Amino acid sequence: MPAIECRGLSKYYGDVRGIEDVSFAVEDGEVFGFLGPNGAGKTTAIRTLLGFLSPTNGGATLLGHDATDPVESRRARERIGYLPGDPGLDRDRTAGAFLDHQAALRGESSRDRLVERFGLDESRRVGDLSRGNRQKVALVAAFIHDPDLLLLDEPTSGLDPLLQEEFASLVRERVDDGASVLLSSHVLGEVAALCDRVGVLREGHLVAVESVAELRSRGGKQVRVRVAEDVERGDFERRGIMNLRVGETVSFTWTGEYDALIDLLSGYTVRDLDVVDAPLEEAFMTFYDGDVPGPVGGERQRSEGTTPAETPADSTAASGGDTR
Ligand SMILES: Nc1ncnc2c1ncn2[C@@H]1O[C@H](COP(=O)(O)OP(=O)(O)OP(=O)(O)O)[C@@H](O)[C@H]1O
Repeated sequence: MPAIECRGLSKYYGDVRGIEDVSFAVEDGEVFGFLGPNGAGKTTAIRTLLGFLSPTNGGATLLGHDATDPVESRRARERIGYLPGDPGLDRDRTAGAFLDHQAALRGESSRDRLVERFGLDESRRVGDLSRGNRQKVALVAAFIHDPDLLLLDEPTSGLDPLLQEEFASLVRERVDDGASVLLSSHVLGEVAALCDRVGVLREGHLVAVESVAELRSRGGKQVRVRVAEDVERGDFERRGIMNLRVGETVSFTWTGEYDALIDLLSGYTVRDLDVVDAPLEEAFMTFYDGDVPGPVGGERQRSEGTTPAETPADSTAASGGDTR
């Protein structure tokens, strides 16, 4: 049984499309990443799966429970850890009081361990914490009861690189213990480092589901190189190179193998070299240019003009204030 099975899920906010006809599965023990630029529908998908938003169409199961049934959904959430994109913690409460509340709902088998690991001072008022420290509180809350499934919306936003590493280790440990994870990000590198497979969202549609290896080769690397020799544009115009700019430095997006790049540069005296993941936006423009492709793995189910019945869950979502 997959940890998450999502079938033709659509969520419209009135006439505004959040997600449309999204179908995918997160297998048991898998780390699945939702990748997409701002407004692509990542948060909408996660909140609809969790039952905080009522779907316009389609359905989903979480840990075998029907996500569209309020009772079933609540039962599933007892075994789920959720990190909201905007945790919206009550600033007047202490971190400890917030964790007490979470613990009362779901248990706290890992609380002490996590508080120590993240160096959290539970006596501090949430409002007095830095953004990164508030994110730590929210992370501890998500993992506090050793959940079987984690839904994490932009989990590393606000965390410094050391804490990002700590977070990545935490995810891997949970997965080693049998948990499954769905996380969202707009940072290609982060998703590539943590996830087994990635679902690419664009304008509310799931336009691709790929292994990280496939995605990596699509996204490419952004290369900036300064060489001692004079460079002609034609020297670099070849297969695997895009967005070429030739000036004092040569920059381009490289979508080939590293060996071929090294071969190419070995003809020069390299003074400076910078190779980083191509920005996601660029990868999108390059690979998903033009019309939005059809949905992955599902049939269109929404009839035009359908508008959702807004529920109390929707108003909670709009406030962004829940921390379940
Ligand atoms: N409460 C809401 N009311 C109306 N429209 C909304 C609401 N929440 C989201 N949307 C719209 O739904 C679409 C998807 O937004 P969503 O927040 O799910 O994207 P996202 O990928 O999570 O973006 P981000 O990375 O900025 O958080 C956007 O067009 C957004 O404007």
